[in-house]
Amino acid sequence: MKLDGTLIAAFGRQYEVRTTTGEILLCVPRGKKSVFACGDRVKVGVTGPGQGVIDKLEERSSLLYRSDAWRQKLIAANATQVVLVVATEPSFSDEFLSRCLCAAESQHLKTLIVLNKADISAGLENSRALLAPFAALGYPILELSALGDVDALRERLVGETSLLVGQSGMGKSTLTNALIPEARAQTREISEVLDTGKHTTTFARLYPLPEGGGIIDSPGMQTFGLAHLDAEALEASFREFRPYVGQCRFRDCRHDAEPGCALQTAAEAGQIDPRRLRQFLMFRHECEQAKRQAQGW
Ligand SMILES: Nc1nc2c(ncn2[C@@H]2O[C@H](COP(=O)(O)OP(=O)(O)OP(=O)(O)O)[C@@H](O)[C@H]2O)c(=O)[nH]1
Ligand SMILES: [Zn+2]
Repeated sequence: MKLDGTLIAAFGRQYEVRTTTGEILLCVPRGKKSVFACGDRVKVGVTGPGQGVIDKLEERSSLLYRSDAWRQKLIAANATQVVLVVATEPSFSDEFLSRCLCAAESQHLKTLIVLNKADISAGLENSRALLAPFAALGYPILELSALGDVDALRERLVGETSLLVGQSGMGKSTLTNALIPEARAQTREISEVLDTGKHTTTFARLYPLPEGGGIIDSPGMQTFGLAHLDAEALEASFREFRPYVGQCRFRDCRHDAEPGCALQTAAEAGQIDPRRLRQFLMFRHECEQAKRQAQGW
């Protein structure tokens, strides 16, 4: 018998699948290669009590992943929104934020930036200043405290499948726990099973929201490689570049030091943030380098 289900947790080569009949099955993929991500819709065959095998992967509406020259790491499938969690402390990287936004834009997903730990007022002004260029680009920003009232966030999640991403320690798990009471119990259970005593998120998990939709909590990351995006995709994922793309004097302009570059001109005139243009050039350099490394140059 084949059941339809959603992959709700991915740990190593094992997956938890919630079937449309409400059962939770611990599943392994059929065949050697596991290419599944949290959020995937699958067909499973039941092989024993609480156990199954994944037979088929349904088409994905979106796929978020990070990559370097050698590896791709799937983060989540079928998300409709990316919630980028930053905090007043520890300090966060605006470059990391740009990377996540590129990944989200390249999959045409909605985005929301959450500035967490707003109760720690010492870091507030600094964080707001770091976020100001993103606010100017039209990215919505929500200030809150995961230890306080999270209703404003809850409203933004209804009907969406939201992936929470962020650097380690920004408070993703605390937010998940605030939004989904059962999540707390699960975190505790897992850390008891793994006997780590720590509550650091080590794998992605999808939690359904009582109001409809769901959230995917993912392990905190320190890097977000975009090696899978080529120059054109990167260009398109910097939303403020779009009016200038194709306007440079040279068709094959690298937006670096060419005369008549529309992006450089816009940066000099303050129409786009020079910092974002530098980030673009850096990401593209990384992608090109990754490609060369992958080809063994
Ligand atoms: N003051 C304050 N502390 C918070 C808030 N949210 C989270 N914290 C604290 O920040 C620390 C990190 O929170 P976590 O939820 O574990 O962070 P995380 O992003 O899930 O971290 P990883 O699991 O490493 O990815 C914990 O000590 C939390 O109690 C907040 O709104 N205010
Ligand atoms: Zn140019």
